[in-house]
Amino acid sequence: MTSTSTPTVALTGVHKVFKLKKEVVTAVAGIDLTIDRGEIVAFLGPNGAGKTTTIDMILGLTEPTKGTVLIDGLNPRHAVEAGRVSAVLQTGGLLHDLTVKETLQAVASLHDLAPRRTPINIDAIIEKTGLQPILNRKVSKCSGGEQQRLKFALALLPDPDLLILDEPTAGMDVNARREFWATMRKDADSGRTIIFATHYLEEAEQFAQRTILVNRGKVIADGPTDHIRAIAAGRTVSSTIGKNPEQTLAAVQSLPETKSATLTHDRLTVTTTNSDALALELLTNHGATDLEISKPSLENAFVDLTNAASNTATTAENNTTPEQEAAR
Ligand SMILES: Nc1ncnc2c1ncn2[C@@H]1O[C@H](COP(=O)(O)OP(=O)(O)OP(=O)(O)O)[C@@H](O)[C@H]1O
Repeated sequence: MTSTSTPTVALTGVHKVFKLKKEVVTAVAGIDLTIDRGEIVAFLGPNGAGKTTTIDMILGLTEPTKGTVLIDGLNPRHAVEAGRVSAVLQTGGLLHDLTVKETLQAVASLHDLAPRRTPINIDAIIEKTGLQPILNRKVSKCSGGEQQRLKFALALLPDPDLLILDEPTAGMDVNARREFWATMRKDADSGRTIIFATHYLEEAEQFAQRTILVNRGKVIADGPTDHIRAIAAGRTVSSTIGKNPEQTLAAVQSLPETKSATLTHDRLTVTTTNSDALALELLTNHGATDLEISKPSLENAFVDLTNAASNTATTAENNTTPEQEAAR
């Protein structure tokens, strides 16, 4: 990685439309974003949101129907050819009859054909990705987690400035996921720009400084991961209401700070923008016991923001942003 050629990802007015026989699918419906050097960014969105299509355009695997994608001012294909961008993709990419070591050597020799900025240090990459114990194992005998680590090692060979991971831990168990992210973390400190798509929202919380939420081909929120969580839902207050819980539910629902309230048997769960006042009210006037206040998870933020975006989309004269909507 060289400091003089650091990529900035710039998407301007990017659309991608797939024309099928019987329908037209808009996978990306106008995305504008910039990702600066050294940022670690999570790309989150429900199935079909447009994450993979956007990543494919950043990698030059597919062209936008409209708009431009630039990496450090270059066309993505040129950036990939120059070894500035690498990816760990969801599927494919490995030859099952080769061993781990043969795979690394074969791919390294391909990179050696291109003019290089820095010499490839296979040993350092093996060390970083913990592949030493399985170097002589055939790829077909490696677990899913080990194969992903091998793909990660391959992606590091050209020492890219920008690393893109499309759901790199899909299908891994909890331990394999933890190991994968520990390996990633060792690399992230080096100042590489990293963009990853994930369905595991806790991975975004633990690993990304910035989270971009995508829904229906559009960015619906973009900011520091902590901020994304905070704008969504305030705090969740839950407590047991021994006496007249339905009456308490109705009282809580009428409060302006309440975003949502549910009652399961005698357990009341309320999402509110003023948790201290609600806790005081419940303890003082409603005989609440076993009261807990918790921060909203990114999962909650995601659901709220996605709903807010859908509501905004269906209300033509509504001029508020999803973030303003969610903060109400
Ligand atoms: N090659 C293609 N031809 C037609 N439609 C496509 C193609 N690729 C993607 N789509 C459609 O575009 C939309 C966005 O898909 P995309 O794979 O980018 O979403 P995603 O956010 O990555 O979803 P997931 O989390 O399920 O991987 C979907 O409706 C999908 O069916």
